[in-house]
Amino acid sequence: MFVAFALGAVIAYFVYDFVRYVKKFPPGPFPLPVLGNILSLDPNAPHESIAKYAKTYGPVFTVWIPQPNIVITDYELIKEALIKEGDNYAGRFRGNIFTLVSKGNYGMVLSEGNEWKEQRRFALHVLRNFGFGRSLMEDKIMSSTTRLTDEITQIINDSPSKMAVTDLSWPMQEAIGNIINSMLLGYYFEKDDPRFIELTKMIAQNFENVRKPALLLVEGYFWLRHIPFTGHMGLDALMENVHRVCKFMTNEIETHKKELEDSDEPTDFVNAYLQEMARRKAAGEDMGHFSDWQLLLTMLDIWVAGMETTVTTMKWALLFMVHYPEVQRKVQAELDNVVGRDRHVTMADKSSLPYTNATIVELQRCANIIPFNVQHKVFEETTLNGLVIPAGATIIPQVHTVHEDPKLFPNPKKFDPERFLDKAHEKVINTDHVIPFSLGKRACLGESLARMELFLIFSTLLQKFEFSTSEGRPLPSLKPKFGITLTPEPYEVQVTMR
Ligand code: HEM
Repeated sequence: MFVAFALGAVIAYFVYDFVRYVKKFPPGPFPLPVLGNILSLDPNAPHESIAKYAKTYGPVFTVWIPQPNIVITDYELIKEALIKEGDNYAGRFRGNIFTLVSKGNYGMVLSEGNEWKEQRRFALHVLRNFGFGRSLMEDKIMSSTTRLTDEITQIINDSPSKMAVTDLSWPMQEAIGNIINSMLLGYYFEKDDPRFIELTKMIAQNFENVRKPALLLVEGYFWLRHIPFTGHMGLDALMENVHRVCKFMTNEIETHKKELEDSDEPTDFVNAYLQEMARRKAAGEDMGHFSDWQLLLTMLDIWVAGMETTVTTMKWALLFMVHYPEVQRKVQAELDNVVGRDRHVTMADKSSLPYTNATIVELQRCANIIPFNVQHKVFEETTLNGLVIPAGATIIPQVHTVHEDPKLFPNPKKFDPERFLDKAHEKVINTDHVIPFSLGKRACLGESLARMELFLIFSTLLQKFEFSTSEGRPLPSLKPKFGITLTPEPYEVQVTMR
């Protein structure tokens, strides 16, 4: 009797304590102990479950996956949080597994505080010097784009009908990977270089690994990592890949160190970073958060964040052109008028190509590749939309929902570049609400580079080639596959020379 009473009291206390904890956060779907709301999210499209919750609970609510995440789905509220209260919302949720991998507050994407501020400022400074928005970067992008167009031309010429039906994912991956690589490490990989193949494979595997249920459980309940016969719940496989990628990056740093000449104008990121370390050391200045380990993790972050996102957007771009041939024709007509077919498209052409620009904005809105924005963290308690946001809470500024908001984009599912053109079709308008790079202090570090890549690669491909689906074949699906990004299912396009 006593035991039953004591057990009842313990359970009652546990329930009371749990409910009290849940009440600290903005209301949302009520969570189960341990599992939170995981079971009620659509496993194939959890971002769509989030959009549905917003309809029930309003633009600020908590979802437990299984830890509490406060989701903001409204543009004006995201702006209020990330810009007006930018400093407070600039923290990051790092999680147990990443803390194990990074050994602390290192890297770019998931670091925070003064260390992150110093490193981000330095990275932006270097990237600007390389010509984010200037000619050096443009040259690097065009060099890779030309290799891509040469390769596609070759595939077409090799086909007897001069009409290639092919999956362009890998050539695109190589082209975009090489842009990042030449900026980071100063060289281009040769076609099908085994090192590039292995690196992309290991990173892709780890993207898969972190989504496996065993590792999600380890993230929530870190002691589970001690269970040995399960490969430590999948951690061993993940760490093995991490070690191999780190080894590649370490070798690169060592090679750069051997070739480092302080007086040389740096031509890649690693060089610039090592020179800054050498300069500080020589001047007896504080090294701040500059170290080989910080450099390695930043290289990794830029490599991963810069490649997957841009490749995925370009895959969607070609897919949308196949689905909307009338848009493709209008872009091509504009390019023919402004650039012609005999010279390269340049950044100087950009302002004279309103239809092409509007199409790229609409592509990014409709592709909507980030199903869950990178989690932020608030440092101090605050309020948003009249709700208390506790200090230390994890925040998801849900860009995905903004891009499908019918108040901002009437008939949001329609792919319609003209929604961003004035009546005379001479000016691009109303693009403020399209925020694929997010907003505020933690907005994408590579935004300028990515915008330049998307413009130059997309317009060069459309200037030279016609993309369609081959006769008799169904159109490839526009249904996205859920992962760290939303990607199209693998598809083949028919490509001909224009
Ligand atoms: C179409 C291409 C891209 C898209 C859609 C994209 C989108 C994003 C988004 C949504 C974030 C998170 C923002 C937030 O926390 O609120 C982010 C962060 C980041 N991106 Fe990108 N990105 C792209 C390309 C690139 C490129 C080319 C680079 C390489 C330089 C890059 C490097 C980064 C880094 C380092 C961060 C972390 C910034 C920080 O936490 O301070 N991204 N990106």
